[in-house]
Amino acid sequence: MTDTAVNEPAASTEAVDNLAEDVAKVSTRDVQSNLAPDTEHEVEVKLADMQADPNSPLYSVKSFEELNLNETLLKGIYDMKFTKPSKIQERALPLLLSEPPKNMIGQSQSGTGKTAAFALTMLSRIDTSLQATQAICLAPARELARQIMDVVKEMGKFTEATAAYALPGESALPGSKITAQIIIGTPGKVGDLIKKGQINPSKVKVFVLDEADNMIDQQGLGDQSIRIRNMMPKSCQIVLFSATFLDRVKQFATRFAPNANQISLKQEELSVDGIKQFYMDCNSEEHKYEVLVLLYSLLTIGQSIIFVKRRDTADEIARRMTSEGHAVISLHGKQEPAERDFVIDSFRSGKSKVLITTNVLARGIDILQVNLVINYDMPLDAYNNPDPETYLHRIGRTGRFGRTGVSINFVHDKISWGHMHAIEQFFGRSITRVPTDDFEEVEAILRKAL
Ligand SMILES: Nc1ncnc2c1ncn2[C@@H]1O[C@H](COP(=O)(O)OP(=O)(O)OP(=O)(O)O)[C@@H](O)[C@H]1O
Repeated sequence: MTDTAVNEPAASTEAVDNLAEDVAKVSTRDVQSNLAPDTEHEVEVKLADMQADPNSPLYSVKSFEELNLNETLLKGIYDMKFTKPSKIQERALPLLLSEPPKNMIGQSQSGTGKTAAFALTMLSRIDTSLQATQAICLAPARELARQIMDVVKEMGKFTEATAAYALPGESALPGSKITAQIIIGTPGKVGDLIKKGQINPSKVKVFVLDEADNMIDQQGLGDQSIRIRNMMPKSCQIVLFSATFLDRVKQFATRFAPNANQISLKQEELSVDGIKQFYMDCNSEEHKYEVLVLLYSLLTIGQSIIFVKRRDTADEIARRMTSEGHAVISLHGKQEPAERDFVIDSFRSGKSKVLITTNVLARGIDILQVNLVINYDMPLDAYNNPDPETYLHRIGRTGRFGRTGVSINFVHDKISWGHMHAIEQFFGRSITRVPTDDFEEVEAILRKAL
């Protein structure tokens, strides 16, 4: 695979200064515990069991050979150590690749391999002898677009396909044309480059929206995505994927992608079994912070993501924890692109163990070592109502592809407890209380869950 137009931005050195090297030794008790993730071997054994269990979203009766993929792509898949397709891959790929092309609305739980399904569709449909844009993929955040690019490059590494980003801070020079066969970007930048004539959509055969419910929802990135969709050729195949499609959004999706093949989940199928859900009952906002620091002081956690509502809270917690000697970093939409890239790369490589972020990273980010997600603030929608979809996506940053993971919600008053309870009822899954004053018990509970 040729990646002519792909520039990896340089890391920001300022951000390096903010990284504390050592975890503080502020342990007040003797319970320094290790909740590091499973070994690769254990995961592989469990994965084989799950892929043979008809009730698992990873189950498949087919092999990749039976999915109508070309040889070079099969080589790429096996090189990534994928042995069998997941359920969504097995069901969606034959529909996505059939002739004549048909639109697709595909739903499958978090971490079950949707990216491979649409990446293989783009790589299969493009004509590598034609240097013109033939597939466009939109994602809601630059970190997700970069991750999708990595998958496309990995899967397509034995092909001649070309791919380029359309992201703020790293696209082609003003006025120059982007002719890569696959373009991956955020809606704002893709729309802008089409408008300026730098991307020519006239030969696009596949238009993919990852996290599609968020991308087409009027409360999300809807307007921009609709504008771009209207610039695509009429014959273009529209592919929408997400772990969640609210009824209201689903109706709109069927208009956005008319006559689509649809793969849907029932409400009770949305939760991932491997993710164990807990909550900690704190007394106040300040007590939440104290409990958070105790958690990280007393337990050694593999890698974790802490979700907060506001960007300034992310920075403030990162600043306070760093000053107390904890190695944490924060990422949010107010940061410059280069800093965001540096932070996510540092977390992805395992150099940083704790990432504090906002909903900007709630969806799609796939870092297998993450075994704990903390909802420091419960997820709320634009009207300050509990947001079950975002909750599901946030906790789905752990428990990827058959792995185990833990999520802990911090509640501190009647309102936040009510928000959590509403989410609990929405999914019909109980969220278990863990104490805030007995970390030996917390350790035992989390160890059992992992
Ligand atoms: N067939 C497979 N065999 C083994 N691993 C796989 C397979 N398909 C995907 N994976 C791995 O599973 C992980 C999750 O995949 P992916 O990120 O595509 O999930 P997703 O369904 O898009 O999740 P989300 O809803 O959170 O976006 C990735 O690390 C990916 O490499």
